[in-house]
Amino acid sequence: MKPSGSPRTRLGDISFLNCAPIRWGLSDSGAAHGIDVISAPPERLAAGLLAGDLDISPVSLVRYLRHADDLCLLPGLAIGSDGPVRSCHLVSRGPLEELDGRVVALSEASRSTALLARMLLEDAIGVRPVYRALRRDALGHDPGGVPRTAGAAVVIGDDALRLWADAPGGLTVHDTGEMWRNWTGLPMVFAVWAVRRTFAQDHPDAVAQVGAALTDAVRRARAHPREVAAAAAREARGSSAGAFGEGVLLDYYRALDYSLGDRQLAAIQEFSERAAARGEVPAPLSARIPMPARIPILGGRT
Ligand SMILES: C=C(O[C@@H]1C=C(C(=O)O)C=C[C@H]1O)C(=O)O
Repeated sequence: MKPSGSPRTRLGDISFLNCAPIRWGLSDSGAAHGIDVISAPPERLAAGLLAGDLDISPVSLVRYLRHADDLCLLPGLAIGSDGPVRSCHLVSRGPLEELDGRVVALSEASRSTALLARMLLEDAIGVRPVYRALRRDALGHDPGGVPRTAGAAVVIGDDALRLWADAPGGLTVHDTGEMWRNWTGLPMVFAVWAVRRTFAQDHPDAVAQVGAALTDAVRRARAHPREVAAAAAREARGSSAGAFGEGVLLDYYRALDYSLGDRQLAAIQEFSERAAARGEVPAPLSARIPMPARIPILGGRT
């Protein structure tokens, strides 16, 4: 445990069902007792981490790439998929090939899926839409979260999972994790756990302890899929995206990949190079994804 008198580590938690397994695993191990866990949507967590209100937090990959000078990557953990992710979608009224000049609404909750969708539309499909920011509260007013004036929209998180589970008529749900895999042969990493670099330097043991607790939480959740799905279903009953059956959640968590191995790091490198070529992130990060030297990767290479 941390020496008495030292401040408790402030750990972000994405308030979507994609992090319900992490919450379940931390509760199962009791490791959260010594940590202050703050739940919020990913963009609010990123702002809190960069402002110094959080010490460690999951953030969108794009947010990490844009602020890699101030952040470290927590080893061994990510939110991604090696194929369909089921909660990061491009939802369209018609064929994606017909979106030239049409409005595509980009969820303000997203940075990674929003940029990935633009890469896919422009570079893989070859259309040039007009992009508009889509506030999350607008989702409820339009079926499937696609504004009436838009030809398509990027939707993530529980709202996107709802679309996968109950695709509304007249809309086509395109899974961006699957599209990226088909395009590049690589997994997609949508979010990573980042540590403020100053915190990692000042408190390496606290970072290692939280890293161990998080990877242990994933291991525990993977060993108890039905308990995790039941707990997530209880969580969802009170959410704006509405209730989900345990079967849907079991399938969802089978698709989600929390690993950050060599394939995921190669995918981050490929995505960051394509993003850098578009001027969306600083130069490729091949030298910038160091594991904090004093924080061992659990159960693997140090
Ligand atoms: C898998 C997901 O990844 C999310 C996608 C993000 C993005 O597009 O920026 C950010 C955080 C993650 O919660 C999800 O939302 O379900």
